[in-house]
Amino acid sequence: MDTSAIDGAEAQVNDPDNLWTAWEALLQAQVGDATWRTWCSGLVPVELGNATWILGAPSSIIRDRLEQRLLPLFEHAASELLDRPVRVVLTVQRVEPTVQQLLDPTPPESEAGPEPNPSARERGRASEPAAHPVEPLFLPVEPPAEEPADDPHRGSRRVGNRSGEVSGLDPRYTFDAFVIGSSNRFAHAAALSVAEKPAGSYNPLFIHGGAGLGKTHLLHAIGNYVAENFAGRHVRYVSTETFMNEFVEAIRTTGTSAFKRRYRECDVLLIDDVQFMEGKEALQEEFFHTFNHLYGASKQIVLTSDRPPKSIATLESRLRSRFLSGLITDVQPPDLETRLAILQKKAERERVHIPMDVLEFIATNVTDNIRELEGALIRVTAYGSLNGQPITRELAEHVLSDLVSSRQPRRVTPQLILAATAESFGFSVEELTGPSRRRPLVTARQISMYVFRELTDLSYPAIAREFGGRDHSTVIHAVERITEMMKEQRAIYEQVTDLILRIKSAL
Ligand SMILES: Nc1ncnc2c1ncn2[C@@H]1O[C@H](COP(=O)(O)OP(=O)(O)OP(=O)(O)O)[C@@H](O)[C@H]1O
Repeated sequence: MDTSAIDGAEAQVNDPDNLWTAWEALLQAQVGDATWRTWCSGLVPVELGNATWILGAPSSIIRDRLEQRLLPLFEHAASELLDRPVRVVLTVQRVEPTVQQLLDPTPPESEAGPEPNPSARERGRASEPAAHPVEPLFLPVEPPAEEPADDPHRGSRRVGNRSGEVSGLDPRYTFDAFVIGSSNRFAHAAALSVAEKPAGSYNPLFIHGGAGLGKTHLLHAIGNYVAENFAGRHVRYVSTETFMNEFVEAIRTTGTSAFKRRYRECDVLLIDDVQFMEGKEALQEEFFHTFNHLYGASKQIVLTSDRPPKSIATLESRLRSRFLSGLITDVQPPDLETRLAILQKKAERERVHIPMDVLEFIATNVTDNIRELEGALIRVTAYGSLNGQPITRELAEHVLSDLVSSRQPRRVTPQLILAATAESFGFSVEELTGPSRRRPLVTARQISMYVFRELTDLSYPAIAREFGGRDHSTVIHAVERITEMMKEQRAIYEQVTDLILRIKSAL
């Protein structure tokens, strides 16, 4: 391989910044400018370990494409530069804009996350022909086979430039990634129908059900489908808590007209956890007007809640009757077959082989929350990969002994998690929830956020509030980062599992 394009940076490639610069130059020379700009220009370095280098891709679509086509090249270049075998792991690094950024676009808060890379910003300008041109590795992105028949925006699709039109969506939560079973079949069908024909079938659509059963997933799936298939439509996902925070912030600062405009120009408004409106009159009043405006303009509204509208106490009757006017559907805990299918799908996506008896063991012992089901699978695969052990039923029994033995109802409180984290890591609760970004403290805080996600039903914004009112994108980033690190770093895996055991044994 010709490494002359690297300009002698090899000498210090073990420094992550130098490695990144040298690697970028090498890759760009190998794949050519067009492929680089289209597929690689959004990559950022996340973490360099001994045998692994984690890179962040801007979306799951790009990550999947890169994994399919370029990963060997990535690994070969990194191994060559570092002079040791290196596995490249691609994660999705997505940072949702904060309220402040919506009002004043400054760089996002990304606690201990990847720094924006200056050379990455410059990349778009590189225009020299590739030193070693190669055949294009990718076909152009194909538009979906068929535009929805009644799409008035047909033909006006603007691929790749949807900024300002789509907000808050998690690209991982799609209909493809959603496993259908008897517990959610009707909710799935209703959601798909709404996505295929926004404001044309059920409006509003109201999905309710217990924690971790896929309501948020379905909301995002609707949004992703509309964003993908109806160019130019304004799609906004927001939790009720964020909606309220933005409203309060608007009242406190610039006034509510920008806030109102932002919500009233939506074609599809997806609003999560509306039970949070309970008892909040001013919020209900504002939402009532937003709702009426959108509904009157034939815009689609989808709502979720942990209970049906009639059980949301102190919901103003006019708002309740709005919610009741469309279609109400629920999601139930999945049956064994669906739990198994969810685990299988998750394992396939992660490209790990898990024997059926292990999946059965997990599916039999985690019954009523799909988030916990996923958490159990992550712990088992992380343990196997760290110890280089095959994933067997014995291993799963060992790793999940806390799950199997603890049959008591969950009483894990935020205070308990924070106190246990503080004790485990030798920080105070004030430090954990405070503003400092010292590295060991940040890691402890991120582990704690991961454990909140696994052991409680709290939403991302609610977890963020426990940590001194941070933005919820900080929690999303922390959960993704710790999930990945558990697979790579024994110390992190052990810290997470010790903390979970410590919390459960305190119950
Ligand atoms: N049918 C399904 N197929 C695949 N994954 C699922 C399914 N249902 C839920 N999940 C996954 O389970 C996790 C929890 O789901 P989600 O966050 O949508 O639950 P929720 O009902 O909104 O819970 P909460 O009310 O606690 O926010 C997510 O990672 C989601 O992708």
